[in-house]
Amino acid sequence: MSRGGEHEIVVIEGDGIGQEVIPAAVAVLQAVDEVGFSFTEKQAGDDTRDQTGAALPETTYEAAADADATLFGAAGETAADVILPLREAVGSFVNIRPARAYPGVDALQPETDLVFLRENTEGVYSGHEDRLSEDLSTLTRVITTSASEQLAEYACSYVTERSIDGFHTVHKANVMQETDGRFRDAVSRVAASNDVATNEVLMDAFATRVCLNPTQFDVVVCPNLAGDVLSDLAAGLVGGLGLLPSANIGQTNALFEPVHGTAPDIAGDGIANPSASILSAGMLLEYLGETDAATNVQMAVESVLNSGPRTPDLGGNASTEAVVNAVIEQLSSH
Ligand SMILES: NC(=O)c1ccc[n+]([C@@H]2O[C@H](COP(=O)([O-])OP(=O)(O)OC[C@H]3O[C@@H](n4cnc5c(N)ncnc54)[C@H](O)[C@@H]3O)[C@@H](O)[C@H]2O)c1
Ligand SMILES: CC(C)[C@H](C(=O)O)[C@@H](O)C(=O)O
Repeated sequence: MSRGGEHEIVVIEGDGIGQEVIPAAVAVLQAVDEVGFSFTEKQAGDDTRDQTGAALPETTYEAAADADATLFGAAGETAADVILPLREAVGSFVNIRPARAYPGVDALQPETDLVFLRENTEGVYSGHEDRLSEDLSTLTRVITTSASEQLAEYACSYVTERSIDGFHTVHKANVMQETDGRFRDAVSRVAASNDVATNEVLMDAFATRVCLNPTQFDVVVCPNLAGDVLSDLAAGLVGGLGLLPSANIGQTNALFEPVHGTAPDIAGDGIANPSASILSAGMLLEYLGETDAATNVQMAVESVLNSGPRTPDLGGNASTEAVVNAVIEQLSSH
């Protein structure tokens, strides 16, 4: 914490509904009376590229690297050029993606309560793509023991601190024997040395099993791309992408973002579901050690999801603004 006891938060709305849901999350943080913030707005994304020539200006990267925490919305076609470096800027090695069903919200699987711990630096995201000929393009998939162990150490602390009985490791080491084999072995070695129970599930089997019965899983540790795809799948089980927050945790810094993108089909209509972004702000509060405030924000969102108003993605007809006002009203009634 710095600047007169206030938490310094960098805010990057990005494109599309990022410009609607991030102001909503900031309004909720501002309504948390017991915690002081200073907000610094920074630019990134398609609009920024069109205006400045760079999707992620150096000043935005540096601000995220220096802030206590960053809140990010979404970027459009420049997403990979924005969010991947931003995750790197905060030194993030794990992306925490909770996928929960909420009372009052129609869900394919109303008992879902999962947390994905996604490796956040490598796999197919390392950027080694090459066009070798007119017919041939290649991608190098990078898996290191060190990144896999770092994720596993985090997973062990995560389940131990919460008294959770171990975790599942998702991989596809039957095919990617060298890379996912390395990941699987590193994770199980670290779990064993921490006395944490693990079960392995092949990625394809996990996809089926989680749809049929998500309650057989709790914490799910996975390589980067698997975590991306499977968390979106889990969003489908709980009622949609408007409900999934995430936290990119680094050694000294962190970045919080909804799992969803810019939602071009509804951008500008004022009806985006702000829950994922407000819940991301709740994870930011927890990360900053403001646990009471984090719980209050989480409870306020849950209460509004239960009683309404709800945005159209959840079957309602409320605006983003109406939902945010209801969340703030809930917060102030505590
Ligand atoms: N982290 C990021 O910046 C990020 C993540 C994913 C996608 N993207 C980008 O976003 C753009 C659109 O991608 P997409 O359409 O595949 O995914 P998307 O997440 O933007 O939208 C998928 C569907 O979910 C709905 N949806 C998503 N968030 C919602 C919300 N908060 N409230 C209500 N409905 C919501 C959308 O309306 C759409 O029907 C692409 O350019 C993609 O690259 C960026
Ligand atoms: C846009 C893309 C780089 C990003 C990812 O794959 O991590 C997105 O899908 C996400 O889930 O945040």
